[in-house]
Amino acid sequence: MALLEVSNVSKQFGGLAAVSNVDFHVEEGEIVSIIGPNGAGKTTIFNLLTGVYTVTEGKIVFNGEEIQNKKVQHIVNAGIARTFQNIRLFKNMRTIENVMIGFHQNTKYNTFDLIFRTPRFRKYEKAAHEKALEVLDSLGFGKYIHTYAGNLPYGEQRKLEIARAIATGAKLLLLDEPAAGMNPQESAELLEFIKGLQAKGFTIILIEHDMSVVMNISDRIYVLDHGRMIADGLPEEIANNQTVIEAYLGKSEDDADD
Ligand SMILES: Nc1ncnc2c1ncn2[C@@H]1O[C@H](COP(=O)(O)OP(=O)(O)OP(=O)(O)O)[C@@H](O)[C@H]1O
Repeated sequence: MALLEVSNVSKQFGGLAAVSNVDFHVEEGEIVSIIGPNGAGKTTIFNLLTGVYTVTEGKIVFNGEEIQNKKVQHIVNAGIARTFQNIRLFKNMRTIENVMIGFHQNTKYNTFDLIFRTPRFRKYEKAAHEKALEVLDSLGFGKYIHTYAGNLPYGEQRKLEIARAIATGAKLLLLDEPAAGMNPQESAELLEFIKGLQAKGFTIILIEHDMSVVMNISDRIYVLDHGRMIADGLPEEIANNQTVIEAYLGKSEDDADD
């Protein structure tokens, strides 16, 4: 059984069908990209997978469990974490503190423990610190551990967001345009970084406009256009798919009406 199985999922916003009858699956250990022109419905799919939006119709099964319309925290606990198109780090906090926040998503102390810094809180804090160090070390952040997130080079900030997602304990990572705003060297480094995550056993779904990243990293690609899945296949198949090329180049007004 696939790690993630999305069946006949639709999302309607009033009269707008942002996503229509979409089917796709992701096997454990794969890097799968979802591409498509602006407004195709890619981010909406991430929002459906992470419980930010409820589905209008359809089923999402992760690790054998139906997760459509479950709460965000339930889905994090189940093992799905994401990053966002715009960087959402705590820039006035250090690298390690940003990652510790990822661990705190799963901690079990309450507000009382937090305010009075009870032994239970201190125990969790210590464990989170140790685990954050482990994650950062394994991802090559060694020299940046105590750097303020806002002072990190841009490419490292993007990677730190991914590290924080990993810290939630996720096995499926949803990366929303991680290469946005990167120069070619930063994109190339990110590509290696993401391949390294795959080698560590993570499963990854990528939304990305940078085709050099998509074509070099993806095991398989799905293509969305106007909320519908119009193609799927290996990178070389997608690069030569006429329907995909047309969707990207845009049709003339006359064609678009039919
Ligand atoms: N909360 C919402 N309310 C109403 N419409 C929405 C909402 N979220 C998304 N949409 C609409 O759904 C459609 C798909 O948007 P979505 O952001 O998923 O596209 P996308 O493929 O991620 O685009 P981009 O590549 O530009 O980020 C768009 O027409 C968008 O305006």
